[in-house]
Amino acid sequence: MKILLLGYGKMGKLISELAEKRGHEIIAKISIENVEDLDNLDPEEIDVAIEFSQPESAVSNITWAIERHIPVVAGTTGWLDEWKRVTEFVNQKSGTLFYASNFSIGVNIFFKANEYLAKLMNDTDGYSASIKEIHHTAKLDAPSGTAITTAEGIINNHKGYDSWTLTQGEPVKRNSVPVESERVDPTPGTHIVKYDSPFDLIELSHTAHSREGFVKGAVLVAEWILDKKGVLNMNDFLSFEI
Ligand SMILES: NC(=O)c1ccc[n+]([C@@H]2O[C@H](COP(=O)([O-])OP(=O)(O)OC[C@H]3O[C@@H](n4cnc5c(N)ncnc54)[C@H](O)[C@@H]3O)[C@@H](O)[C@H]2O)c1
Ligand SMILES: O=C(O)C1=N[C@H](C(=O)O)CCC1
Repeated sequence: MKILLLGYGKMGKLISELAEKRGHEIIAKISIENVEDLDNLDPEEIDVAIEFSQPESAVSNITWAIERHIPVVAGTTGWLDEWKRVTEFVNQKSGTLFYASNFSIGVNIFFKANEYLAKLMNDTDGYSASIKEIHHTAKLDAPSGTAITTAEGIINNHKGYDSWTLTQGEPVKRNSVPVESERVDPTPGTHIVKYDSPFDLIELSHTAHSREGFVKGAVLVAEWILDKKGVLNMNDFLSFEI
């Protein structure tokens, strides 16, 4: 498979290593220093683009590839205010976009456990939900994309919540899930869901030991989407039954 890397930072470099180990060819490695190299690429030579760049460049990178009929695996977070516009564009062009806030299989199991826990807590009085995420200090967006997906998992399964609010401890409105972000090096990614009551505390957490889980998931998805169309996510790739 011939891969274009849109973003060649911490994630792009690790994806390049694993993809080459799995026998794939990296056609180009695009970062802020060589964006103009995109003009010299032949789209016919690219099977898939893997996009791990920065919140402000994700949308232009994705639309660049979709315009050229290149399937995109997108991992950059912090651009979801543009979600509707981007996905309408993908569908209009009959393109392929796979987005995941987190490509790690472990986190996607955590997402399912979070949804199940929210359903259980739905009928239980006296507990307040909250989310905390911890990442390295170079992270540009807050809260993390993973924390947003986790909050959506609670909102969609617990009738006591209809929104989330980024907070550093100050109170939020009753129907909103408070989300706290902390930046501590070298944390690759930690997410904690809490349901606290006057009597006890229930906690569900996922701690990434390295970026390897995100990297492996992204490469496996890139191999999987080659013959797929439309806007896809980890629920299409994994089929967990609970
Ligand atoms: N979905 C997931 O599983 C997952 C996992 C880890 C990181 N991420 C996200 O992926 C993104 C990248 O993470 P990272 O740790 O590699 O960041 P990083 O800062 O190490 O790398 C970002 C790279 O993007 C490049 N870049 C900037 N503008 C660009 C442009 N216009 N076109 C192409 N490249 C450009 C930079 O030069 C840099 O090399 C972040 O948004 C992060 O939140 C997602
Ligand atoms: O390192 C990052 O940045 C990460 N970003 C994703 C997020 O925002 O959830 C996934 C975890 C690592």
